Amino acid sequence: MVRMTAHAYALADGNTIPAIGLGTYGLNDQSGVDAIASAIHDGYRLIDTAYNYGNEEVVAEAIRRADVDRSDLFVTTKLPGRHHGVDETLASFEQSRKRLDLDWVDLYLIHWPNPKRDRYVDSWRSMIKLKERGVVRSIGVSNFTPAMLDRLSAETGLMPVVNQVELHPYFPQAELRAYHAEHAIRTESWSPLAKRTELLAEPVIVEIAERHGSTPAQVVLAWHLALGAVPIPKSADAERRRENLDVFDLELEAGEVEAISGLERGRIWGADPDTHEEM
Ligand SMILES: NC(=O)C1=CN([C@@H]2O[C@H](COP(=O)(O)OP(=O)(O)OC[C@H]3O[C@@H](n4cnc5c(N)ncnc54)[C@H](OP(=O)(O)O)[C@@H]3O)[C@@H](O)[C@H]2O)C=CC1
Ligand SMILES: O=C(O)C(=O)[C@@H](O)C(O)C(=O)CO
Repeated sequence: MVRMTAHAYALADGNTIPAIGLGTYGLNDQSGVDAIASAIHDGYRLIDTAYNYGNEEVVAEAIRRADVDRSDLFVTTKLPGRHHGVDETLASFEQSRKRLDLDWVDLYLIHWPNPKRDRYVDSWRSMIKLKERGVVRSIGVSNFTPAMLDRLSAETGLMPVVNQVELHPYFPQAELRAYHAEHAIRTESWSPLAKRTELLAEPVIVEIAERHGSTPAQVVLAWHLALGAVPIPKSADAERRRENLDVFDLELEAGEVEAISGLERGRIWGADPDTHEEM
C-alpha cells in the first residue's frame, strides 16, 4: 500500500522520507555547491550523496548556505564497498558525518552488497549501532536482492527500511517492488530518468506528456510516484531541477502507468548486484 502525506512517506521505523529527492552524483566543486544550494532554495528536501561521490563537503557547504532548518532536510549518504566490515563501517561513517558537517545523517545506506567480499552483514550490524546511538535516523541498503534482504533480517532481526535500486521505465523491477511492499521497505529509484539516454524521446512518453501538457521527464517522475517509489533525479540545471520537482499535480491513468512500464528492456549499464563489486 502506498501511504503518502504532504509529498512524503512514513518509513517502517516511524521516520518520514520526502517523496522525491535530488541526486548529486557528478555535482562537485563550486558549481555543485551552487546547484545543491539552489535546489534546496527551490524546495528539494532530500539530498542523496555517497562517500564515493567525493562531494560530501560540497553538500555540507550547500546546506550551510541554504536558509532551511536542518531538521527540515533529509540527507542520505552511503557506505563504500571497500569499507565493509564492523569497525570499517563505524570509521567510514564518522568520516562521512564529519565531511557532511552534520550531527546526524537521516538515511545511511550500504551502497552495494559486494557479495564476493561477503561482509555486508557485519556492516549492517554496525549500522544498527549507529542508529541506536542516534547519529543515523534511518538505515537502509542499496542494490540489494530479496535473498540478501532476507539474510540481513534473519541474521540481525532488523530489515532495512529503504532499498535504493536502479529503477526507471526500461527497468521497472516489478518483482523486487512486490517484495519491498511485503516487507515494508520503501523503494528509492536511482537513475530514475535512465540517465536521460533516449528514454525521454520514447513515443509513448512523449505522447502522454503532450496529453497532460507536461514534459517527458515529468511523466517519468510521475510514473515513479504512481509506483510509490522515491525518485532522486540529478540535474545540474536549475530549470530542469524545478521541472523535476513540479510533478505532484500530474496524475497518470492506470493505463498510462502500464504503457510506460511496457518499455521494459533491462538495466542501463549492466551492474548486477549479484556480481558487481563496488570499490
Ligand atoms: N545507489 C546507487 O548505486 C546509485 C545511485 N545513484 C543516485 O541517483 C541519482 C540520479 O541518477 P543519475 O545516474 O544521475 O541519472 P538520472 O536518471 O537522474 O539522469 C540524470 C541525467 O538526466 C538529465 N536530466 C535531468 N533532468 C532532466 C530533465 N528534466 N529533462 C531532460 N534531462 C534531464 C541530466 O542532465 P543535466 O544535469 O544536464 O540536467 C543528466 O544527464 C544520482 O545522482 C545518485 O545520487 C545513481 C546511480 C547508482
Ligand atoms: O551511486 C552511483 O551513482 C554510482 O554510479 C555507483 O553505482 C558507482 O559509483 C559505481 O558503481 C561505480 O562502480
